[in-house]
Formats: sequence, C-alpha cells, structure tokens
Amino acid sequence: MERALSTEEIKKERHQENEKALRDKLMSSSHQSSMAMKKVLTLVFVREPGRILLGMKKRGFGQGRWNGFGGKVEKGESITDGAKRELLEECGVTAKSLNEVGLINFEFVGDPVILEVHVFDTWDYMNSPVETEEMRPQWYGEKEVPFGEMWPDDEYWFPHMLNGKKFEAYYKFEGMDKILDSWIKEKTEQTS
Ligand SMILES: Nc1[nH]c(=O)nc2c1ncn2[C@H]1C[C@H](O)[C@@H](COP(=O)(O)OP(=O)(O)OP(=O)(O)O)O1
Repeated sequence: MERALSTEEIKKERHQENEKALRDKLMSSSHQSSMAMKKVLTLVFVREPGRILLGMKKRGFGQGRWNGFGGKVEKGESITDGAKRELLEECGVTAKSLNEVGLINFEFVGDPVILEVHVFDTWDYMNSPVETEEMRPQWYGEKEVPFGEMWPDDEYWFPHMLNGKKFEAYYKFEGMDKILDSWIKEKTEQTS
C-alpha cells in the first residue's frame, strides 16, 4: 500500500514539477527564438587574377560602403541559389560556380537578430558587371582594397579570403562603426 505523502513531500514534488515545466518552457522558447532571430544573408565577390570586384551600395543596409554583392536568402531557395540571384540582380553577373569562403555572424547591440552572412567568391562567371539601382560595381587591385570606405570588419577577414583560406568569424557591433567584440578562425581547407 502506498504511504500518504507528507505536506513537505507534496510541496517538494510540486516544486520539482514547476521547475521542470519552467525548464521545458525556457528551452522551447529559446529554441524558437534562436531560429526566429537569425537572418541568413549572402555576400559574393567576383575575382580575377590580382583584382576583385566591389560594389558601392547605393541604398539600404550598408549604404555608402564598398562591399560584395548579396542579400537575404528567400524562402525555399538554397543559400548558393540566393547568392547567385543577388549577384545577378545587383550587377548583372552570372556565376557559373561559387566557392564557399567564409561564414560570419554579426550581432548589433540592442538588436536580437543575428546576421549569418555566407561569403562566397567566384572565378567562373559570365557577363561584364553593370551598374544597377542598388550597386555601382568597380574593380579594385587586391592591394588597393578601400578598407576606409567599407564595413570595419572587412579589413580583418579580407586577407583570409584573398589568400584563398576559408574562415569563420564573429563581430559584435555598436552602431555601424564600432566593433566591441570579435573572433576569427581560419579553417584548414583552401577555398578553391
Ligand atoms: N558587417 C558587415 N560586413 C560586410 O562586409 N558585409 C555585411 C555586413 N553586414 C551586412 N553585410 C552584407 C550582407 C549582405 O550582402 C548585405 C545586406 O543585405 P541586403 O542587401 O539584403 O540589405 P538591404 O537592407 O539592402 O535589403 P534589400 O532591400 O532586400 O536588398 O550586406
């Protein structure tokens, strides 16, 4: 026969049940929020021996800065398809193939959304770059990359990309100009 529980034991059991319910709730909400709070973006650089194609962003996020071509990955689209689409839309270039170069997570103080930026380059493309309403393309020598007019993180990871080394990195921004925290690690694989 089961023994009746004492008031103390009942209290303890309730406490444990409450704790479990709270833990489950927290885990499911943090899982949901971590899924909901990541924005997947692409960034593509067209390469030729000794030079790299950059685009002056004419509007939107990063306006006034030289950067690669890219944007949000759409629902139902693969990351590489999204990267190729943005490259074509923003400068008229069709990439026949893309190399994975890096993965960067950006956090902005006060914004719960983490930007997960997939960086690619291509040496294998069709069509000459043309200006569009979003981007003004321009070739730069690899030694003349205008870091002073780019996102401040670029000068840290560009050398890895230019040397054909894959990398992963993280930058925490305060506003658009100040990096508060960061790390970068080079992967052993070559990009191409
Ligand atoms: N800190 C950073 N350094 C960098 O080099 N590139 C960054 C960056 N933060 C974002 N990017 C890139 C990723 C992506 O290619 C681009 C921003 O994406 P979008 O062009 O989609 O933004 P927009 O706000 O213009 O959106 P659309 O109106 O949808 O085009 O900027």
